[in-house]
Amino acid sequence: MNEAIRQVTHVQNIRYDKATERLYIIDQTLLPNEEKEIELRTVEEMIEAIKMLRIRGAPAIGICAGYCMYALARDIDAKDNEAFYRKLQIDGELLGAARPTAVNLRWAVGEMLDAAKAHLKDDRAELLEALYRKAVDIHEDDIAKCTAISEYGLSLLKDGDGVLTHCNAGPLATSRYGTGQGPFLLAAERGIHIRVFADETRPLLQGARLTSYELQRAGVDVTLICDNMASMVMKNGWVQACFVGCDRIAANGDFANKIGTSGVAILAKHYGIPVYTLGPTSTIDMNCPDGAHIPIELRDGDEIKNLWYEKPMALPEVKCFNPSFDVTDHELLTGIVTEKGICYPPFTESLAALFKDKK
Ligand SMILES: CSC[C@H]1O[C@H](OP(=O)(O)O)[C@H](O)[C@@H]1O
Repeated sequence: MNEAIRQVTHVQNIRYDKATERLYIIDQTLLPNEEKEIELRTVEEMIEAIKMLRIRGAPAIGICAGYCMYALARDIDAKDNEAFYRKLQIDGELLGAARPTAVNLRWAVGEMLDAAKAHLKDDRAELLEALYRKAVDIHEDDIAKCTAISEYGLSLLKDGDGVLTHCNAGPLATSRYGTGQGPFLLAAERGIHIRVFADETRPLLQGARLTSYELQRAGVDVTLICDNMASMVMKNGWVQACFVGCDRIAANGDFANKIGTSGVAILAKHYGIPVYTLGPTSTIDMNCPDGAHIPIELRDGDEIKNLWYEKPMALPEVKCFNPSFDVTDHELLTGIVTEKGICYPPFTESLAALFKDKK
């Protein structure tokens, strides 16, 4: 494999060093200007890193949460495993509340607590080893899922296609290859030419700072556009599909993704362009009946007014509305690409079929 592509697809966005028992992440708020690892030691540092998007992207947040729960468990001083479990639950509640929309965060915390509960009769060392194995399983499982998602996504494209994407759903947001952008990296590995139009994605610019950074380094033909240029790109006939990630998929196929995604889907519907969301089944919340029930994170207005300006705008008093996500109605969606295959409407049935064997 081309080394430049490998450095992108196999990025170490989250790294648990078992020899030193230390957890590291790449601080994504510094990208693309600086690629710097930071260590996460305390629950406060972990929550801050998730809240401030130093680690971000639904699957990556879930993977990080797995290692965080293991690292926190190692620091728990408890007279017996029942007391240990109660303390780990408290840490899990704090961590799980760091960001409300991406279901992967609470899913991973729950998986780790279930693993702890299953080993309460073991001695502490065995319990901790089981937790470490579970964190590694979550990570390795995501690598396998994203690889499969990227294969299914690539099956929808042909050489020379143009695709518009929004926000960042590449390796930095996941584990390997990614979801929304995974097919583009797989295509690059195989010499398939896909032309990608990446929305810069205001206000935190995940598309400009991360997607164009990843794709350009991998040699993918990527064009960075402002969010308000998507309509013209579609009208010009430059894209044959839209691929986006997801943070939570409801049981009827409505899904939450970065703010602006629903606008992309509405534009695509107008121009007759198919829209796919790509994500692992851990992002599907079958307990959430529709998009109206997905909690949407509201963020600080300074991210709009001041974050990327040479100097803060002289608008200290102006009100801001800064939802981090919006919900795309399932009627606007062509398909949902998961590691188990591509789901098509009616999504209530096709999504339920993914879980029919779940005990
Ligand atoms: C592969 S999930 C990526 C998903 O997460 C992003 O949100 P954020 O950057 O706030 O974590 C965005 O919604 C992406 O589509």
